[in-house]
Amino acid sequence: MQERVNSLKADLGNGQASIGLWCSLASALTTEVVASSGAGWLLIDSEHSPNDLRSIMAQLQVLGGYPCEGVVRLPSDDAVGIKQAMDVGARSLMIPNIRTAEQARKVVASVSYAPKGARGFSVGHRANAFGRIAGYHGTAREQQLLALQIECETGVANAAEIAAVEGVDALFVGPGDLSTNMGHMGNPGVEPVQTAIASVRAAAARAGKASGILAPVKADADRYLAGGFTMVAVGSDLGLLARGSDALIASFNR
Ligand SMILES: O=C(O)C(=O)C[C@H](O)[C@@H](O)CO
Repeated sequence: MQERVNSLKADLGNGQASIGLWCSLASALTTEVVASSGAGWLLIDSEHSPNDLRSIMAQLQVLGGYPCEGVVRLPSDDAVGIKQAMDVGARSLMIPNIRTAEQARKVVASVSYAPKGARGFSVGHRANAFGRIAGYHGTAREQQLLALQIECETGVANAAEIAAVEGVDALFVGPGDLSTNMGHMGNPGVEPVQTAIASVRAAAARAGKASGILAPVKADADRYLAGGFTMVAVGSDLGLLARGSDALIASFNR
């Protein structure tokens, strides 16, 4: 048995943009609802959403039948959490709040088996189809995608060094945290934050890496895509449901 090709990693590696959606509802059903939307990837969030290992696994299980990659965001760079998520099948990971190249190297080590890293070894788990993927432990990194989030001025300043770390595939800007940490809470559209965002993308590009961002406003997403970002999330299940239901009810309340 061979591991399925990571189409998101292939697209980003070829410089091809991939549009994603943020899945925050911690539900295999709602994730499956949006799996056929045409999105190239779905972010399964466990930083700001009530996802746990079982709900992450359930969402990865449903995505196994759809042509979009599940990207799991861990709540931190904790190696134990990374190990557990990977063993249930998370092979595309997003790690928040990366600030230094040293931190990035530790994350790469967490997703790599010895001798390059320190990922805990297990013979059979969901990630290797319960022991059915031949040579999984030696080839797993080929289908893994590692997107590190840049969300503060320290991370921006170190973006070039972070991007240059072997094993990092993408720098992903967290516009909410970045703007907040820059003193412009929740307002990434202001000039200093936009300059910082552009510098992260440029640093990633110089290192031959992809760059991504969450941009739920279409005009912003279009601008980021035109500017060279290729891993762009353009909305969320939570936002679509909340704003859509609000608007629908409001349309009858004259
Ligand atoms: O800082 C950000 O913005 C992100 O990383 C995305 C948010 O965490 C996401 O949950 C949307 O609010």
